[in-house]
Amino acid sequence: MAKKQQSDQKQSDYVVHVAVAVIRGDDGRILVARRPDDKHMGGLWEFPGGKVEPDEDLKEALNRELMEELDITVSTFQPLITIQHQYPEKTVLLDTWLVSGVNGTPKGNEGQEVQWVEADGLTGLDFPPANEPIVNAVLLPGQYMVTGLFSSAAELIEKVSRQLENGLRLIQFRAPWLQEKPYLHLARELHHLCQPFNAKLLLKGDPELLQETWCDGIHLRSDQLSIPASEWKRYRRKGQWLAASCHNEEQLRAAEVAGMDFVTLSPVRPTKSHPGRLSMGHERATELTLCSRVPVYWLGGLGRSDESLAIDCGAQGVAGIGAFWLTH
Ligand SMILES: Nc1nc2c([nH]c(=O)n2[C@H]2C[C@H](O)[C@@H](COP(=O)(O)OP(=O)(O)OP(=O)(O)O)O2)c(=O)[nH]1
Ligand SMILES: [Mg+2]
Repeated sequence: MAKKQQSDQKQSDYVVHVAVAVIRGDDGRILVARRPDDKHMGGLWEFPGGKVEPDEDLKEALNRELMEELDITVSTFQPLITIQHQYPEKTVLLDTWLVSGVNGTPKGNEGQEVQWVEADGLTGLDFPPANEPIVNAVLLPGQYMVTGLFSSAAELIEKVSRQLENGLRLIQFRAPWLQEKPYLHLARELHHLCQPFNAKLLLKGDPELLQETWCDGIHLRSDQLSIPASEWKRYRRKGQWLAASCHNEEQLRAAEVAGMDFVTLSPVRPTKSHPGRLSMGHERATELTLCSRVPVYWLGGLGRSDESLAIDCGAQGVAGIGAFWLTH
């Protein structure tokens, strides 16, 4: 008995390294396959991939798996997110890459159903439990703007409009100097601006704001992560984003426990807005990001041009106030 318990323990401690491909076709749709019934998580949808063999690098593993399972190869690779997930029977490390440049026409070599879906359609499919952050990472853009100082509603609207035209699709409306009523009034105007661009506007404040029917989501301060998720999750409607600000490992874990969809991690570099505050630097930010089970935006002293650096280090992209707010 003791021996069996020990070997069960060993099995769940052992981490299976899995190469996973979010395959984007030329038309922007994503390829998903149904896992064969007799496999772990059988019958559920998956992003194709499989176990990495010893001495294989990730790209080799992905192309071998994609050839075996679907008769295709891919030529462009971008890291998306790395998720370690403990199932009762095993622990997997889903090393997930956004890939494109598909050679060949995908077909289910193992008899599995395959289909191309719009990114928005991914939320309606049944995936294994480990996949939720992968779907969020596919849906989230590479840049997240936090609004900065403004001296009039006209200035706020002009700046947000300009950034929407520049391609921004995720915005946090931050104005801690305003009372709730004028804040919500302006937020509604911004939400109106965002809609034609299909951009999302996150509010800063109490979780009760999720009850506003037009609210796309909320961004919490790190000290709000201690509010038990059960107290406010009941307000949440499908499609609303939950995000939080994190500055260290403990807060990242708290954000996962609280069920956040994504976080910002700061300050990665020194910033003008917080002079003298110690920044964590790229190396520490990379370490923390790779251990996070939710998508992470790097924040603090970074600009739009740092997006690919952040992505290469495992992040979802960059968030910023100054770099987005002040540029034209
Ligand atoms: N490929 C893939 N595996 C996933 C996803 N989500 C998820 O939890 N997993 C789990 C299920 C499996 O336990 C493991 C991947 O194993 P696999 O069955 O794809 O491995 P493989 O292709 O090498 O297959 P095999 O040789 O073991 O038959 O990761 C996903 O989206 N894609
Ligand atoms: Mg597989």
